[in-house]
Amino acid sequence: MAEALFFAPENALKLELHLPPPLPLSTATGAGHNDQLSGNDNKPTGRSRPFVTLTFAMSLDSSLTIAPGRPTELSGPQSKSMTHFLRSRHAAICVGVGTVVADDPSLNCRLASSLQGGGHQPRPIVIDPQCRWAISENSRVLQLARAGHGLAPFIVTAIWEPPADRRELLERHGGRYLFVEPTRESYGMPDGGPQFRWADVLAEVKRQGLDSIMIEGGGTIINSLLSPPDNSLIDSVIVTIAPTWLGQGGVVICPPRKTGADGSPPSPLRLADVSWHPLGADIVLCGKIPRSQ
Ligand SMILES: NC(=O)C1=CN([C@@H]2O[C@H](COP(=O)(O)OP(=O)(O)OC[C@H]3O[C@@H](n4cnc5c(N)ncnc54)[C@H](O)[C@@H]3O)[C@@H](O)[C@H]2O)C=CC1
Ligand SMILES: Nc1nc(O)c(N)c(N[C@@H]2O[C@H](COP(=O)(O)O)[C@@H](O)[C@H]2O)n1
Repeated sequence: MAEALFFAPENALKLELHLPPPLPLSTATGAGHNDQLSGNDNKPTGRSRPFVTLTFAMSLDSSLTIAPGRPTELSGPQSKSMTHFLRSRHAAICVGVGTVVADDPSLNCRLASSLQGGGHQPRPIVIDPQCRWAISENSRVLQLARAGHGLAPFIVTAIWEPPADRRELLERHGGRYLFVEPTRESYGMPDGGPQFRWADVLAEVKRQGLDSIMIEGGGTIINSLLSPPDNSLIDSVIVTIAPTWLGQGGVVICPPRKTGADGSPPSPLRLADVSWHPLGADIVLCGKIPRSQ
């Protein structure tokens, strides 16, 4: 039996100022359907990229997971439901190839209303420049797509001709590969592979008709998006902080520093419009990246 989650409408309302405008089909909680009532002022602006929410769960020592390839439950039941509420409010959900290879995630919305067919499912977007993900019939996202409980992924790649069998499999489930040109002035992916500018990835997502995206991880994705100048593309940051230390050796959020030409330290990146929301044993931090940074 599929997991069915519930997120309290009063908690949903607290997040509204940090969310993209409600999706036409969103029926997750009933909250947020009326912009005037909800106070959601994040109107679509006709720009060439979607509304971008950076969201993840981390420990007190900034780890996403205890070790690479070892999925770690950080969110408690209420903050997990919050993540699924966010999934109900975004057109797309993005992770890197490291995450799909490590976790074989579902990337669907498991709020009760979505599973009953009345709600929204986000489109998974997987950043996989070198077609590392050997997606198969057994990949969880495709099993869920076949069951009508999720959508097949769009895979963003720098390979002009991805493997034909994987492409056929994806397309049969409603997914596809999206080609994005990598940058030539690479400022260094940890795996030495090609690097995308986030502006290019987001422009392609928008071309696919997707007006909002929540970027969940993992560590390389988040650190890359938080690096200047790409961090100016983030509209909203929603971080679950769990009351635990995972210790050294985890997958850590710590974006690279860009020092000035004279070696001077950069001014720290600090969130604005900050609010904190206790959810069970966790706390959820919401904020925005000031446009000048
Ligand atoms: N606690 C949480 O909220 C979350 C935890 N995770 C955890 O994170 C771990 C995976 O993290 P990572 O190993 O860092 O993998 P990742 O999921 O960040 O994927 C890394 C890969 O994505 C690609 N990539 C990232 N940025 C790119 C860019 N700008 N241009 C081109 N390609 C780019 C590269 O191929 C890179 O090797 C998993 O263990 C997973 O469980 C993942 C998501 C959320
Ligand atoms: N919000 C959040 N809290 C945690 O405790 C987590 N471990 C994660 N992990 C992310 O969620 C993906 C799993 O999603 P499904 O439940 O399989 O849909 C995992 O791959 C990470 O991206 N997130």
